[in-house]
Amino acid sequence: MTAPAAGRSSFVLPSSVALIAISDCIPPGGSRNAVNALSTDAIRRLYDSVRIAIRDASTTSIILIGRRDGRGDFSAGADIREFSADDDPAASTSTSSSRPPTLRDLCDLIEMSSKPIVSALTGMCLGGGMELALSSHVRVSDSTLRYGLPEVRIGLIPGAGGTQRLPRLVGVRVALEVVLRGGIDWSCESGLRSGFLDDVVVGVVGPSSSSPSESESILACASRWAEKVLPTTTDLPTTTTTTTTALLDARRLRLRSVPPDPDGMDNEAMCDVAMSSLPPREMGGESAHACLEAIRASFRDGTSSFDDGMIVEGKLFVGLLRHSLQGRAYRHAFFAERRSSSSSSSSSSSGRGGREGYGATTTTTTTGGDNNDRLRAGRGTVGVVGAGTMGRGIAASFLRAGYGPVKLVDVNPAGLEAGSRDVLSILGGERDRGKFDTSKLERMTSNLVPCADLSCLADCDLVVEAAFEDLGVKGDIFSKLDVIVERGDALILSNTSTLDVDAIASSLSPERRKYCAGMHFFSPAHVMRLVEVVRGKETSVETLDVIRAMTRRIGKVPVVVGNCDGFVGNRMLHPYVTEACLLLVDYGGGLSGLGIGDVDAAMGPKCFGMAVGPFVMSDIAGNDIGFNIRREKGLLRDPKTGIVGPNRKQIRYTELADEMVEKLGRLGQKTKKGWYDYDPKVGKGRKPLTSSEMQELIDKYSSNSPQRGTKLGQDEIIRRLAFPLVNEGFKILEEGIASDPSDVDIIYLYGYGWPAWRGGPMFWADNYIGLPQILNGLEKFHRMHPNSEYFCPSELLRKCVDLDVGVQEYYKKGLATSTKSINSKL
Ligand SMILES: C/C=C/C(=O)SCCNC(=O)CCNC(=O)[C@H](O)C(C)(C)COP(=O)(O)OP(=O)(O)OC[C@H]1O[C@@H](n2cnc3c(N)ncnc32)[C@H](O)[C@@H]1OP(=O)(O)O
Repeated sequence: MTAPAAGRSSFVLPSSVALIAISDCIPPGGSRNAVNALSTDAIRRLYDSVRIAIRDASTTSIILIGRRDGRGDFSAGADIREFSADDDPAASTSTSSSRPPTLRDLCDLIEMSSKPIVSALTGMCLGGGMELALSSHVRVSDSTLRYGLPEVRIGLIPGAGGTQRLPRLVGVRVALEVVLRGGIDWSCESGLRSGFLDDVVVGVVGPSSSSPSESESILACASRWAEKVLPTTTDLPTTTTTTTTALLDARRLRLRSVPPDPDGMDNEAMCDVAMSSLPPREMGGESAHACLEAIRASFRDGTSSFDDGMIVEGKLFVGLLRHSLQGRAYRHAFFAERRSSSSSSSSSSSGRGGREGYGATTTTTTTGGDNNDRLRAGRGTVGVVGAGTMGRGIAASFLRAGYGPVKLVDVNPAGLEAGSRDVLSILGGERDRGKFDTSKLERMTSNLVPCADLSCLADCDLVVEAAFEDLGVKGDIFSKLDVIVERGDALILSNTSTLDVDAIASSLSPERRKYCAGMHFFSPAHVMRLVEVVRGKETSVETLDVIRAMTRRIGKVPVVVGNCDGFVGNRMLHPYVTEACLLLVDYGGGLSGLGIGDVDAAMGPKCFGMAVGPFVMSDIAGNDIGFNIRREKGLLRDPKTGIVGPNRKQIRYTELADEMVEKLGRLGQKTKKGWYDYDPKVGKGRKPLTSSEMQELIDKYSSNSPQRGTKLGQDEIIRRLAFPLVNEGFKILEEGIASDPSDVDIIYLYGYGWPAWRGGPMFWADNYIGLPQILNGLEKFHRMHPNSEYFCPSELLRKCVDLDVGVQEYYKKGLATSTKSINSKL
């Protein structure tokens, strides 16, 4: 088999070398083709191609490559879509001849091939893709390579020999890091250092290159290595089957034993150290613990054979695939994220911005072309109005993605100066942490343009307003932008977290409103990955698509939501924090009563698994935010007249949090006191400390409660807080504010610290608790507290229970008929 010339040079592959491109084996259709995801069908085709090449008498060696032209991805691993509960495509130990070959079979075929097989690695080489490479006799790459074993992140372990071959090749220390971290950021430099790679072309020169300045195509390099492993008969006239086998045996990792650590640490002790930093099994750590167990099996007692280790790996893989709910949750999150980001029209593209990441696009040519195309491609002049905390993070996010110039506007000179300084310090810190190099930082720095006046935004392609959260202020800014911004098709977006996007858009002239939407970032905006894209009633589909694409470009996850009070995330949070406060009033007080710390402990990282409990979260965000929202909603008591707000009647309410803010000035971490006290000398001023003042306040408010002084179990606290949050999620779906339960999950996973292994609130309700239990719980709470509307079960929840389907399934089956869907026009 002869391959045509390929790669970046005019190199011609010798006719005795068989070139097998993984992309040729991928069945047509679907965007996952671009990453060469290995479905059962693809594995079968690849297996057949390798077997034919091995049997072909005219072939002396084989090169395995991602694409024939030497570009693109090698492979992102097994096709995750096939990992339903009943499949075990990688780890099957059955020897039935009727079953299709598995990834393990393919790896065995490659490793035991009688002809040398060289993997030529470019782009992504992940999971099963990396396991194919580990089975090959030689691995070469170019500088585009990103390799890794990310299975732990989707609740699995490498199941095609990765946990057995990698430690044999690079030692336990490196193997633990690659497998347990599951990073996909390992580059060719680290590959050469660790011994994973034999050679690297272009830019980085491997140990074998004859001339350090020479750069060759990946194919030429692979071909050179193919000849080197097994010298031809002309080079070595006495070559026999025995010497051939011996030469290949030296490169078959199954025949090696795991090497001792170069720093002299005992391999077992190294695993013990690694284990101490894993999350507990029951708190999202099932797959990490299984990874560790499999790696231990590669060397245990120094006597383990490769086959023994493979049995351990296989059992662990299948066990996780079949029984781990955490794993299903992780995989649900993987696909939910991609679903929420995907474009609604086939003509547009999300640009795979997640991959391109920091500073990917630097061209700033703005002549001609459509504004939307330019913004999608990561180019264009961006205006950010307001140099406060949010504006700074937003400006940094656009700069680091290559947009520019980015004009940061603030009418307050001191605020503008501090804001600009902060943006540069955010980016400088990222450069220091190795996220990009100094030349990129310099380009970003020169692209930041501080402005004292809105008039500088005339030539903007996009403006994101991040001013004070007040409809009057925003309306004023938007009507000025309407006059100032010259492009009629410029996007004009608001970072509002609570206000009515349609009311804001009404300050623009009618023909501009289709270019207006909400772009709700989460604080700190340069860190948090979630963006709620709020669709106003006049926002066009095209505008939503461009915002989605831009959001991915800046490395974030967009979720399109409808326009309502609090949108999705904050609306669901309202019952959660309200109930947390009411629990203190009902059950707190006295020495033994429920305390602030008890509620946070139940919801926090060591129990339910939220990043922080509700009271710490509120102290971080600022308790004045909730206070102002309650004021807007007409819930506060008038301090002068003592008359309670008009909307308070008929609802279960406590003034505990109002008094804490208004009378005690406990605004949270920023005032060093909130639900907790904060001491600048303890934990950098961020460690929550019990407050006697708050204890007194709870004593006062709980004095009339019949349950005063009672402790509540952690499970009960979780039910009381999380069930109404889920219920609100159902109401949001019912109203068409979110178009799919997985969108709600993504918002909570990326914006509110919901534990990934619980898959988001809707996945949790469906799979961890069960909808009948959620309904029963809500009905019970509603009977106890008829004035708490958020306990009243949603109609959609009742419908799912009646039909005996989960909410995810209800949507998958197309049973959702909401006519109000935000996506009804998409
Ligand atoms: C025994 C062996 C076990 C295994 O091998 S388990 C699998 C191990 N591999 C992984 O976990 C890798 C998962 N994939 C990723 O992390 C990312 O993706 C990439 C880094 C490869 C690419 O990221 P980006 O450039 O941002 O693109 P994108 O939107 O994430 O992916 C493009 C399309 O490719 C699909 N896809 C990616 N990897 C897989 C896969 N392994 N199986 C099935 N589909 C995959 C996505 O879903 C999406 O598709 P859509 O455009 O339709 O949403």
